[in-house]
Amino acid sequence: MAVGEDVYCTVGFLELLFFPAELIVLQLVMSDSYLPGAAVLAHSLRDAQTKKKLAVMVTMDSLRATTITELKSLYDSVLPVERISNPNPSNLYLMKRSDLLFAFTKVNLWRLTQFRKIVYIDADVVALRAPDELFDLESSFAAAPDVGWPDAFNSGVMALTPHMGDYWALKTLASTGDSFDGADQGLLNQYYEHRDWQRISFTYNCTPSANYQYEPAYRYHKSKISMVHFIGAEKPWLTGRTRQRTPGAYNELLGRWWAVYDRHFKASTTDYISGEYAPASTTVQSQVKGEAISADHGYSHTTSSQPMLEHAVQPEPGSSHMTADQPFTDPGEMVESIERGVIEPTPTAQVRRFSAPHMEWDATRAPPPADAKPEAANFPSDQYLFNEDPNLFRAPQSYPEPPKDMWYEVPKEKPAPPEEKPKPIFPWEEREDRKPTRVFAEDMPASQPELVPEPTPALTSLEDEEQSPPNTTPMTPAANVFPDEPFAPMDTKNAWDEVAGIDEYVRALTAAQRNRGKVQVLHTTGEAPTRAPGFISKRERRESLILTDFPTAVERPSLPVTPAPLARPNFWSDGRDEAGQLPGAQGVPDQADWDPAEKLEELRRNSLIGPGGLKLPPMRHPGKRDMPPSSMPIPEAALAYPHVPLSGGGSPHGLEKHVKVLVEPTAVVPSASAVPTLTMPDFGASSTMATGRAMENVLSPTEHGSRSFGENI
Ligand SMILES: O=c1ccn([C@@H]2O[C@H](COP(=O)(O)OP(=O)(O)O[C@H]3O[C@H](CO)[C@@H](O)[C@H](O)[C@H]3O)[C@@H](O)[C@H]2O)c(=O)[nH]1
Ligand SMILES: [Mn+2]
Repeated sequence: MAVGEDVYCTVGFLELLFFPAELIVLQLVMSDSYLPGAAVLAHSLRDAQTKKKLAVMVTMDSLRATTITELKSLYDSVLPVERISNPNPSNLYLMKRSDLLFAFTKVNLWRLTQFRKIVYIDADVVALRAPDELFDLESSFAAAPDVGWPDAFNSGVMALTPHMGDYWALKTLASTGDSFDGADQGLLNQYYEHRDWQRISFTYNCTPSANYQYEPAYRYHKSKISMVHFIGAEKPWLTGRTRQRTPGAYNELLGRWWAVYDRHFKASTTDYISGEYAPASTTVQSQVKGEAISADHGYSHTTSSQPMLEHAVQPEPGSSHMTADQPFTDPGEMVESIERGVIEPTPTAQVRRFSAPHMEWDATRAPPPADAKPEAANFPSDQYLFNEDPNLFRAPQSYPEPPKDMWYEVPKEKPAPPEEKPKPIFPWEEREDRKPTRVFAEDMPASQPELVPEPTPALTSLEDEEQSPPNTTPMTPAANVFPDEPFAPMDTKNAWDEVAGIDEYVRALTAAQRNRGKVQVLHTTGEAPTRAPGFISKRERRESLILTDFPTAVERPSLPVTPAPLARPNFWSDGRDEAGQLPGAQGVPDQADWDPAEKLEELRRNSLIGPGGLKLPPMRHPGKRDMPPSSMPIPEAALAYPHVPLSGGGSPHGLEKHVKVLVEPTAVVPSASAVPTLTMPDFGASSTMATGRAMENVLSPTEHGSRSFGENI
């Protein structure tokens, strides 16, 4: 084929067919299954005496060697091309044509610049006359309207001038998968939508349709039809010969395809019976439903229940024909058909049946004969052609505009929902002028002293305690007395701490117990690992006075209680009203009436260590106790604490409890769970606040924990 020729071209998908000539008709074949279509098209053009050359584009890697050989015998030129797939084939499913995944391969037409003009024709087209005049079109692109969407063209028949600019543009578009039908027709229509293209008559690409207007229009125009195109998944050779009883455009046009097929590929009955029919190849027939021919030229298809009826008469071009492929259920009907000449009578001669080729040698018994054919003798041979284009590639002057609607819209950020106020927990949080806040230990400013972790307490006897270093339990550091923030750490001082002689009293008490030999002292061992701000060294500390003996109910002395604190300004209500004041507990004296010295004296008198030695005073109900009037000045630290009566209806359990510890005659260490946790009912200060530092050390470790919590709220 010479450079600058025109060509009819066809593409058999997975078998592509082309036709080259002075100009060229091209077809595309990409699959073996389209071979019958490509073969019928080539013959139909030749039968119609086209002056043009015929070429077929093929995708070599998807075709059998026999298919290529067949195409070579049918076409002037076989042009291998690369397969182009659609990276985004979802739209193909809209057409239910997933088999068209490689339809973009058609784009290769535009790079065949060795041809002046190409008329491309699908492999499922049959020509009724040769449309050579299409090569004279001025326009660089021409196509006929599509029957489904007439504003669009059908890409089954196109007259085009190859151009590398268009090729690269289409290739780029194809690589994005931008096609409304997922295949070449969508892609090409989108490309030519805003370009000049020439619309040619529907008679060049007549697609049978069931549209209501089709039949009358078909009758009117049928003499002018150049080419018939069997669009859709059902191709004539795939459905086989079906009995066409109802006349109509579709069946008439289908008959035209079968007429060409039969003319070139179907053996006549006479040939068949005489055995003279010896086609060069049966490749085409093997791809036609119901037409496969066995190696010894006997029809081997099994679709017919009456294989002898299968050799139909050669139908006239254009007439619908009937073959033995369609079983007759009624014998009368069959005879009638024979009489009318619709079918031929069943041959009575014995037909040769298929027999497998005999073995040349028995591989189980002997080595291969020395003169045997080489094993690869029948292997298919693939031919690859070099690009014959003598021109160097020159980049096109301009590329098409990139698609405009290819951005990703970042979803707009939703406005953040308004911050929700924490639910009020404490009554004062419901008040408008006080904003609810939560403060956690880790949020505390750096200046706030940290608690040193409590070392593990260990049990020793009091004797041991004397040799061992004093209690290392860290003391809660003193903090500002009542800062504005109600949950700031609290000072642990209280009234008893300030009373001169309290230490002496407690020590005496301990000594009394020691004499009895039954008191265990719980103290902590080991150094605290770090010295936090406010840490008090062992020497600065009081000795450990943690006792774990508890007195029995009989031994328990009744003691005076710590007084209720003075009303503290700036806590509940900034001193402006009295609403926030808790009522004083029953039996708890007012701070104003509190005389620590006197109380200590009373304590001495009532408890075990008096001049008279150990005595156990009878129990007295705290509520019935007389509260002595206070004459002594109140220690400042005591005023710092809101007095909160201990739970239990105002009974002075705190102090009583500590005394219990001191007088318990048996050494019993309460388990952590058995030790009550004394928690203030208001903002968490523990009972130890009301019992003084000396007494504080008498608390169990659990109680210490509770205190720590209260301070750290
Ligand atoms: O497996 C395949 C599939 C397709 N083809 C070739 O590609 C052409 C197009 O496929 P076809 O089955 O004929 O498609 P149509 O049913 O005709 O569908 C329409 O839609 C297709 C996709 O847009 C267009 O290619 C057609 O021109 C258009 O008529 C065929 O004719 C063949 O030449 C193969 O060789 N092997
Ligand atoms: Mn087609």
